[in-house]
Amino acid sequence: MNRFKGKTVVVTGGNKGIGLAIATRFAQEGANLVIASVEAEVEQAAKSLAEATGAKTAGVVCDVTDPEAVKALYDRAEKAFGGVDISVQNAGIITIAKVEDLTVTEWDATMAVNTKGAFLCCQQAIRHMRASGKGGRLINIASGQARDGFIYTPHYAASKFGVMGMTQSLAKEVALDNITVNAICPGIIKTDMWDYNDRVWGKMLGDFGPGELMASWVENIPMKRAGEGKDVAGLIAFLASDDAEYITGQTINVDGGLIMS
Ligand SMILES: NC(=O)C1=CN([C@@H]2O[C@H](COP(=O)(O)OP(=O)(O)OC[C@H]3O[C@@H](n4cnc5c(N)ncnc54)[C@H](O)[C@@H]3O)[C@@H](O)[C@H]2O)C=CC1
Ligand SMILES: Cc1ncc2c(c1O)C(=O)OC2
Repeated sequence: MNRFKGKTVVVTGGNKGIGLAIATRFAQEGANLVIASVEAEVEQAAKSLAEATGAKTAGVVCDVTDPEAVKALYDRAEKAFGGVDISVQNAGIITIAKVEDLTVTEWDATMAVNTKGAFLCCQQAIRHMRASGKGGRLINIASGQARDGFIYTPHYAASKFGVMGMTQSLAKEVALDNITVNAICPGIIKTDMWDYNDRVWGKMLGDFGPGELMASWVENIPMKRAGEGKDVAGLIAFLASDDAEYITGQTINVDGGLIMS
């Protein structure tokens, strides 16, 4: 399929994990990609993506918690490719802590990246989409934890419930601008974040060796397998496509059946 020929897509956290899988899918379908990350490796990741897919790409170092940096990111997309058609708010962080150990710093950082960061990106994307008059698509990466908070992650669950509420509010405001705003909830997806969690959570919970904690979670998934980036990318591409024109303000799970509400 070549659904996104000539479209420009911004993906935050696009240098690895779920974000890279999303960026790759759009690049394979003809889009121009701007991938952004707080990690300097994003520039090399953009080059590799261009080589692998033949797409035009730009890699931008950007901390999504910084309003000026986010503004510069979207201005860069406009300058490089003439506009922003699709913006995927994917950058996110997670830590785990028992309630009495959770620090204010940890709380604030999680809310800053996952919730405020997603908002700042939506705000700038909307500014460009309104100015162009062409409308666009915003897709926010929430989490199964926007439906059902897991143990030891109250800050993360709050940040992702926040993303869902923000999605609904913005969807109402921009509906007549021909902009849709949706969120998705990945379940357990194999990425670096997953490895990190496996190590840290496994250690913290005591009873698990490497791989065992996640294996125990996977047991709860009706399909009995963790997801992969491409499982998420397929849903994102659909929501960004013409077929999803009449879908807005929704939050959709992609998790092998883990959460059914
Ligand atoms: N891996 C999983 O099982 C699940 C992940 N998610 C969500 O999916 C999204 C992507 O997660 P993964 O690919 O697993 O994580 P990852 O850790 O592999 O990648 C996260 C990306 O976000 C970027 N990032 C972090 N802080 C940033 C900041 N301040 N500014 C700009 N970029 C920043 C990182 O540089 C990296 O590119 C996150 O929002 C996460 O909460 C949701 C449900 C499940
Ligand atoms: C890395 C990781 N592992 C498990 C889960 C998440 C996550 O980000 C999440 O958002 O909900 C469950």
